[in-house]
Amino acid sequence: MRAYRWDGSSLWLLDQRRLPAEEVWVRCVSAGEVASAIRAMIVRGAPLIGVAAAYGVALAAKEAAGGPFPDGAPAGDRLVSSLEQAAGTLKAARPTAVNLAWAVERVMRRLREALSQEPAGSRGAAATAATAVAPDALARIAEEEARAIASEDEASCWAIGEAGAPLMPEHGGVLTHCNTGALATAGIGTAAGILRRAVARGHSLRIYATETRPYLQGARLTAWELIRDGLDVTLITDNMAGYVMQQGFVQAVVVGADRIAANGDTANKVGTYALAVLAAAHGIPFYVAAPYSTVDLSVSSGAAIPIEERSPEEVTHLAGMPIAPPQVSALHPAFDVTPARLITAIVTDRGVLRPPYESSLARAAAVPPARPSERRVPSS
Ligand SMILES: CSC[C@H]1O[C@H](OP(=O)(O)O)[C@H](O)[C@@H]1O
Repeated sequence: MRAYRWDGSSLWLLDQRRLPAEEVWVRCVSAGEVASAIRAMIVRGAPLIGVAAAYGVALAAKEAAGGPFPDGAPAGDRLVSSLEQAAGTLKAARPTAVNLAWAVERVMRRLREALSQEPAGSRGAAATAATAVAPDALARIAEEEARAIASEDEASCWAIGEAGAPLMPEHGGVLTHCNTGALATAGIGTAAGILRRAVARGHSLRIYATETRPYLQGARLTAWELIRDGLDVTLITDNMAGYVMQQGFVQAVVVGADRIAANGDTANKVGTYALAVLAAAHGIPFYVAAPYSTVDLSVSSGAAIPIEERSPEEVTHLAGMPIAPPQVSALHPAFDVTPARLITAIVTDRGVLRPPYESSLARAAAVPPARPSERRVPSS
């Protein structure tokens, strides 16, 4: 299954707000439309919003290459500024998942190289260089890089799945939060990829999916995509997590990540921190699964990770219907931070990393990423 499609001139996104009831595809033909789709969570999931934003840059390059410049400014100058502006709009769409900015900057680096451009400060040189670049060359470069990012993420999911599967119980319950599967990545998923590969390798798992209020990624997305693959999924409300652990139903917890700080503190969907505290209280291993592109060594600890605040209406309303009095105020941090001390291991495409994370994360930076040739046909 894929939640995105690139047809050479448009990015099609499966509208995840409509799942599981309807499979509706939304067409994006500009960077602005991709940014709006990311902000509205039509597309979501740290790795997948990075892929979408990368194609958003490709759309901006296509638009700039073919775009008339009505104000008569030199084409090169307008081209450079329109690309930088599109990149800024995409990066601003959501603040927490580092994959978004990482992917946009990776494509922009390729374009700046092509334009032999210094950062925006020396636009004059870039403008000159820009006029020397064939109009559609930039779009081709951007599209090639976006495709590479998607392909590497697919391979990364497979590598994470293979590395994490042995950590799962041979027979037992595993709890997961939010959605970390094919609807959040370009492959089989991160935490969900571990679940898929473990089951494919013969583990008998009962998966406890938390509904994940308020956006309900667990109920609407994880249950939907894993049941389609024949996995044994039990949906629980978020406040049942303590119960299933206390009853001994859960032998491991595995979740995704949106940004991992240099010391291993991890931002993930709100509610993850509570699950980590509960797992520690019950002596249950707590695993984080993420591609290395989710690691942000420039952030020393979780305290510095920006936490997205979303509309309170996503808390006070369900499917557009009010579930609270209009006068009530509501808090909606979309993520929280789990301290490294509560994380048993971080499963990445560069191996299973264990504490002390400062050194294991830094060492992994030198490990080459999973290569697309290493991926196999998903088991499902
Ligand atoms: C493959 S990990 C995806 C990660 O992103 C989700 O956040 P959102 O649904 O708001 O994009 C959640 O934190 C997942 O763990």
